[in-house]
Amino acid sequence: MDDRELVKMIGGIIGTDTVEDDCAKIPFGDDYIILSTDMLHETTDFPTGMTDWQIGWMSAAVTISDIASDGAVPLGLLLAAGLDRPERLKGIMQGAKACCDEYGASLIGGDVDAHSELTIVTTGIGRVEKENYTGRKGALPGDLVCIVGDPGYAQAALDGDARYRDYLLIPKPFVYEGRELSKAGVSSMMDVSDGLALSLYDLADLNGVGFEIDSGKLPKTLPQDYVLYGGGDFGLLFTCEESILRSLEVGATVIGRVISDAGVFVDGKTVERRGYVHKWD
Ligand SMILES: Nc1ncnc2c1ncn2[C@@H]1O[C@H](COP(=O)(O)OP(=O)(O)O)[C@@H](O)[C@H]1O
Ligand SMILES: Cc1ncc(C[n+]2csc(CCOP(=O)(O)OP(=O)(O)O)c2C)c(N)n1
Ligand SMILES: [Mg+2]
Ligand SMILES: [Mg+2]
Ligand SMILES: [Mg+2]
Repeated sequence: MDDRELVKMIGGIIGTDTVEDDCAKIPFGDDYIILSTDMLHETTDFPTGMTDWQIGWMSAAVTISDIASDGAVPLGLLLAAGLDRPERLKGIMQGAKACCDEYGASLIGGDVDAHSELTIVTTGIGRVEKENYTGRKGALPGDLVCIVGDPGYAQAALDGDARYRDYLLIPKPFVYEGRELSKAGVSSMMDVSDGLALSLYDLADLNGVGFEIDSGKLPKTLPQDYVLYGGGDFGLLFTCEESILRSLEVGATVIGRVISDAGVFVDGKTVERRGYVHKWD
């Protein structure tokens, strides 16, 4: 059993469309209020040696990244901390505050209690004009498939490559880029927190399409296994018409094209449906 199966079950109770995006959205006049929450645990999410400041930063960044993937502006963040040791909270709050300050969000509340394993829940609120909103749905055959960011570096760092430590420990959500892409009219977008391959499958399945990826366009500085299957990166995966890409002022890499057949392929070969999932035995 993994978290995706559970999310399907949740969809059966609260509505399939409710669980189809990185964030929830509530209509509010001409805008959507955008909401997202994430839970992180020490053993599964905070690599050994990470400082409390970095733990705070990462906890804020993962939620701000979900908000960015809808093209929204992050407004506020709540942080709830289940603490194994109370003295850790100061560094955690300072790191979370630094991340919020960097991306224009206010850290405005939360909760604190005692817990055997350090557990942090961040809940973010954002805002986007309805006309500038981009969800996961909308990819059409013929659209380009593109990424912002460098998938794989966080996983390489987790496996010991010190050159990429900051990608893992201080992830940078693409808030400005998400907003610009969304305003430019890209057809679908999500962040790749669970790895590029799994995110490609999530996006393809949801849109009833497939993706043909060109290996020559994937980043070359890392083995392809890291680029496709590494998790913990917070780049953006999006699809768009070719004309939109030409007008973009955001650094994006075209990696392939949307096709009408289901599946995710690299140079015509099926990609494994594999990435970062939360599992139960
Ligand atoms: N316990 C839950 N109750 C309601 N919705 C949930 C729950 N857990 C996950 N979801 C929804 O399922 C979807 C997928 O969640 P998640 O994997 O956390 O997305 P992401 O990887 O973008 O953060 C989201 O829309 C999220 O709101
Ligand atoms: C021990 C450890 N393994 C992996 C990672 C990389 N990592 C951080 S968050 C994440 C996946 C995303 O976490 P999730 O709770 O699924 O966030 P969501 O996709 O719901 O936003 C990964 C792989 C890490 N930081 N530490
Ligand atoms: Mg997401
Ligand atoms: Mg999330
Ligand atoms: Mg998840």
